Amino acid sequence: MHKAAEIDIVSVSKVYGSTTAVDTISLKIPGGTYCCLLGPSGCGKTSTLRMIAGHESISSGDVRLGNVVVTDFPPARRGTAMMFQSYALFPHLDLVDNVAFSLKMKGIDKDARRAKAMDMLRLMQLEAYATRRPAQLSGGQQQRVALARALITDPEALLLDEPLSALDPFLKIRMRAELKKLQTSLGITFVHVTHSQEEAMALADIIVIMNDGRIEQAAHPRVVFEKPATAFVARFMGDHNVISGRVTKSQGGEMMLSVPAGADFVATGDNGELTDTADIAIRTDHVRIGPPSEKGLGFTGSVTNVEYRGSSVKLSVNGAGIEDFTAIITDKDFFANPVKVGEAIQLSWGREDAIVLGRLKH
Ligand SMILES: Nc1ncnc2c1ncn2[C@@H]1O[C@H](COP(=O)(O)OP(=O)(O)OP(=O)(O)O)[C@@H](O)[C@H]1O
Repeated sequence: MHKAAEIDIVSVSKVYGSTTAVDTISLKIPGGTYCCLLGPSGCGKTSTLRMIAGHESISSGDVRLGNVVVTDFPPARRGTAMMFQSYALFPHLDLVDNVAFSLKMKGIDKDARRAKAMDMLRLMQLEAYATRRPAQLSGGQQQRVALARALITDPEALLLDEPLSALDPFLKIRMRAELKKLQTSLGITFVHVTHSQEEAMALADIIVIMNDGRIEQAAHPRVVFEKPATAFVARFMGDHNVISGRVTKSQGGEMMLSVPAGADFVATGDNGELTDTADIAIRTDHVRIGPPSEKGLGFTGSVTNVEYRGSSVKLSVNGAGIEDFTAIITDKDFFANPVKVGEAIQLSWGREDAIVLGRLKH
């Protein structure tokens, strides 16, 4: 049975020359969690993963695994294993020797390491291919060999750097489900770096959204989607309208957001500290056509684009001070009352659907 290590990242930074790739991040990943590090290219995901693995030195701060500070440990002493994007399989070795490789490095005798390698190949349903070389396998099979090879040391945490990026879209979705199943059955901590919002949403217990070397939000996917902490998160996850404006409080204590040249919006939320300017997020699928209900919110604008998507229709609308506002309307609602480009329409949403977004302090 594998142990699952809690990973504790404490004020960790990574500096390469004049570039700060990771800027004082702190994060606790409970043992047995599937954690996805998500963010745009260059935001520091891979550097963070490599510092957990010990493949990259830590410029400042500490990494703890379980209760052990591993900051200065070499990779093999950390209880972690890493699966690389390219799989890094040895082309001239068969699958058994590929999988057994790290046990050979540890000086474990041939029979014992081959027996363990066969166990791992069985776990990955690859025992029938044991004598093949990597080039004689499909992409999905190669990925399973790389997983077997990473898991043979019984790691407490598996670190995966874009593990699905080499696969075609169909296989990607299948292997994604297999990764999740594997993590659940092993019960160990997985940390998985990805560019893909969809992949992170599908897999993670915790999504960590990074931007410019910092963590914008770390939470369950549903929390990230329903309560994005910052404008960056709302925009990056997509499916949200983000509106900037000036904040005031009404006499009743409600927060009002005035957009330039536009109407006042009322917003709810408790993210961060409010300054005199703020952003609010409104989910595109929570917007409907029609006037606001008594307690609802909305504006009048002009339709600039209509896009049919099968089960839904995407409308783009410009209003006073608001550009390119998106509403996703079900096909049924849309075709009951179709609208055309150029038409003036009212859009509305519930008061609870306007989320005030926080800002990271710099
Ligand atoms: N060895 C290095 N030397 C100098 N700068 C580096 C090095 N490795 C990474 N960087 C820089 O650090 C920043 C973060 O890189 P990192 O690879 O961690 O980002 P990432 O989020 O994983 O990006 P990607 O998704 O493109 O792999 C980038 O600006 C990158 O150019």
